[in-house]
Amino acid sequence: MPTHRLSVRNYLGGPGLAPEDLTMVFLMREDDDKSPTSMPTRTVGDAAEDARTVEALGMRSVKVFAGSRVRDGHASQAAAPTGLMARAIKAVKKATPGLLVMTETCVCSHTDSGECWLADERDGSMDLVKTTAVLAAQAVMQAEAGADIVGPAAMIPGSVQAVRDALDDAGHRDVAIMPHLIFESVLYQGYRATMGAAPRSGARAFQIAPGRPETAVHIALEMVREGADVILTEPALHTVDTLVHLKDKLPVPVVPFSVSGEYLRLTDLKENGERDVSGLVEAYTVLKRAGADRIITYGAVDIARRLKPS
Ligand SMILES: NCc1[nH]cc(CCC(=O)O)c1CC(=O)O
Ligand SMILES: [Zn+2]
Repeated sequence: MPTHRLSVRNYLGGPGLAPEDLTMVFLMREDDDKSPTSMPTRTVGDAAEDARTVEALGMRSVKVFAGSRVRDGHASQAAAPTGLMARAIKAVKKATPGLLVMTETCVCSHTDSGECWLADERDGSMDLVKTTAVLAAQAVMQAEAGADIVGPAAMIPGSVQAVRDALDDAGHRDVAIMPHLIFESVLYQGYRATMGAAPRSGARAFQIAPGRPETAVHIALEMVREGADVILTEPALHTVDTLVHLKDKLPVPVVPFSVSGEYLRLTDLKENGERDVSGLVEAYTVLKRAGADRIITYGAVDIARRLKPS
């Protein structure tokens, strides 16, 4: 019979969270963009101070998402060296050179369709060659701006390999790749609305159906074969079984991304506008128990503040 005595519980502790387990998410917006959003966003002007806060709280990394104002059928601004993503990466690196900068590499915040792929001009079908070329260029741009780990998120077969080749050709052998392994989910709405990245077709072509976990293992293995250094899984809580399987089968770390819907549903808005993150702390302890190597979350700063004895 396991003990319930407080003295023993206090003595043992458990797989508690530590700040360095957490990666903070930065959703970027332009300085003069005042539109209300359901998810927290920040400007390039905010980025330096926010990055210093992240570092001071004991975290070692941020993951940056950024779209562009001009959106078109070619995602023509996706790899712009003066775009919001490049400016955000530079601002963080300048303020906190030791903070690891990870990015999302995808075109859905750069296309007028909100899709993660570019369409063939003649018939509107997916043009994977063109899409892959843009992803590769985008990854190189992010690396040149100072990103440490890029994150192809369209799940297009061959895109991880294409990104690896492009990075190597551009001399960025040290820049790593953490592709997103994404299940279809209703939990992305807050992100899509905030970033203006809702797919016109209503669906993401390559995301994994929740009923097909074996597909996830297969795709993750392919990603590793193509050059993935780490695998990101999302949504975090809806893929815990996959996390456990992957930890067993993959030679690379696995990092769950706790997405917008998890943040919005598992936190409580307090009267002062802050969010009570105790639900997230509970959830991430589960993830850690299940084998998560790190956890990417919008709540990282608030959680780290709670963890830090003040
Ligand atoms: N484009 C892939 C991508 N990049 C970020 C998210 C969601 C992140 C979140 O909800 O926090 C998604 C999924 C999607 O749009 O289908
Ligand atoms: Zn996308």
